[in-house]
Amino acid sequence: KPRWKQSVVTYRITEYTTQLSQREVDSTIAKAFQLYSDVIPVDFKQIFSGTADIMILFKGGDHGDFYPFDGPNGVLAHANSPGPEQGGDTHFDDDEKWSLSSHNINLLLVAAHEFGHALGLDHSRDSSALMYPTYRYVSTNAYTLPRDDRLGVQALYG
Ligand SMILES: CC(C)C[C@H](C(=O)NO)C(=O)N[C@@H](CC(N)=O)C(=O)NCc1cccc(N)c1
Ligand SMILES: [Zn+2]
Repeated sequence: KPRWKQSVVTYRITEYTTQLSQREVDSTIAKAFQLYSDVIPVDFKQIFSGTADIMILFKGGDHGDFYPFDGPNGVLAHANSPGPEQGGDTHFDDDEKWSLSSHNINLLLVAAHEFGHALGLDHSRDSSALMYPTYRYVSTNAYTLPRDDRLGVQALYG
């Protein structure tokens, strides 16, 4: 199973959504990565120029890969598994209504799910898992990785 070999993984947000402030997006993305760096010996560092391991963008429809997005709902985002070039790259469908709350689509939960893929996790059959295929809002106050996801990522990086 592919995984990052280095202990510091860089990321860069090249295109932002207009639905939240850049500060809100940066802090939510950082929080989503922190869920993983809290349980595995990998740190995540945001860079603001050049090529990062994980390139992140918000865009609707066609966005430069072979998997154009599909408008509101349906596919919310996708991420490549670890590796060179497009490995780890994470795309958010900007036709979704992104939020920091329980209304519409909560960015923290979707970002945390996508970064699971970007770290090498597949979907889980455990309905309480973050890596369960379908989105379901849960409170994000003091949110930590559900057990299934923590065990999965620790098996890869522990
Ligand atoms: C075949 C994949 C490209 C589907 C895509 C996905 O799994 N991305 O990681 C996706 O956006 N799936 C939707 C399925 C859906 N519309 O219910 C989803 O909610 N995935 C993200 C997600 C976010 C947070 C929690 C969970 N469990 C799932
Ligand atoms: Zn997924």
